[in-house]
Amino acid sequence: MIEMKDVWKTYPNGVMAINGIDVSISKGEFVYVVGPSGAGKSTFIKLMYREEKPTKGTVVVNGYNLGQIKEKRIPIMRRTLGIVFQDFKLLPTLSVYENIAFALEVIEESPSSIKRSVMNVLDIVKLKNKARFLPHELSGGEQQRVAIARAIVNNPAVLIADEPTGNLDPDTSWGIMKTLEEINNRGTTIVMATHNKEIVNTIRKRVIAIESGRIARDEAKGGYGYER
Ligand SMILES: Nc1ncnc2c1ncn2[C@@H]1O[C@H](COP(=O)(O)OP(=O)(O)OP(=O)(O)O)[C@@H](O)[C@H]1O
Repeated sequence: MIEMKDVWKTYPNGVMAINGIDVSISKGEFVYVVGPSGAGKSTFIKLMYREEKPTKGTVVVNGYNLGQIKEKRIPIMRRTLGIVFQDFKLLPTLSVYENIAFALEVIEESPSSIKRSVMNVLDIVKLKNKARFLPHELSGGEQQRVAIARAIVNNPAVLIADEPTGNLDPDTSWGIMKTLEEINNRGTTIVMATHNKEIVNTIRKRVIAIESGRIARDEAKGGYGYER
């Protein structure tokens, strides 16, 4: 599913963000990526969806070799992934329904199949009753659930989340985790970068800790391991 072999990433300004990572993430896993600020977590994750290209080494995601892939094939590769960010990145003038349908329309689905898919993911994130709302009419947690619905509407094999609870209060964050666990239980692999110590220490999953661009720890049901 996700394979990295001897991966290095140096940014054009000379910052060495990832320094020789080997890792393998299998289908159906739920993985937290933790580590101090500036350790390289976001870079590690960006290498998985080809937002960044490895300087050296091999990154294979869902069968695509991301160091070699041609620019024009990147959108095709990204359809096998769902991506969720800390700031939800919803389109402010589109309704909840339209924000999610938008992700499908680009691959030319029929109207009835779009409706079925959108309502199905709204059901998963428990927002069927808010389909016609605009993003600003929703709470932060609801907006993040819309962003998650949009990310999974194409049935991606892997859902990548970079600090999905970063902008949310603790109660709302637990709700987002419930949603992510449910999606994981349906078979989707989840890779989630987080600073949320309470979540990592309570909902135990595989923990990959990055420090100075290297894997410092990789534990099946690890703890957060940092003060914050
Ligand atoms: N586009 C970029 N150009 C140059 N350097 C970058 C770029 N993005 C990140 N870096 C540097 O790479 C290193 C790792 O950054 P990264 O964002 O991956 O860390 P992080 O662990 O996600 O941090 P945080 O927890 O604070 O979000 C840092 O030193 C950062 O300054």
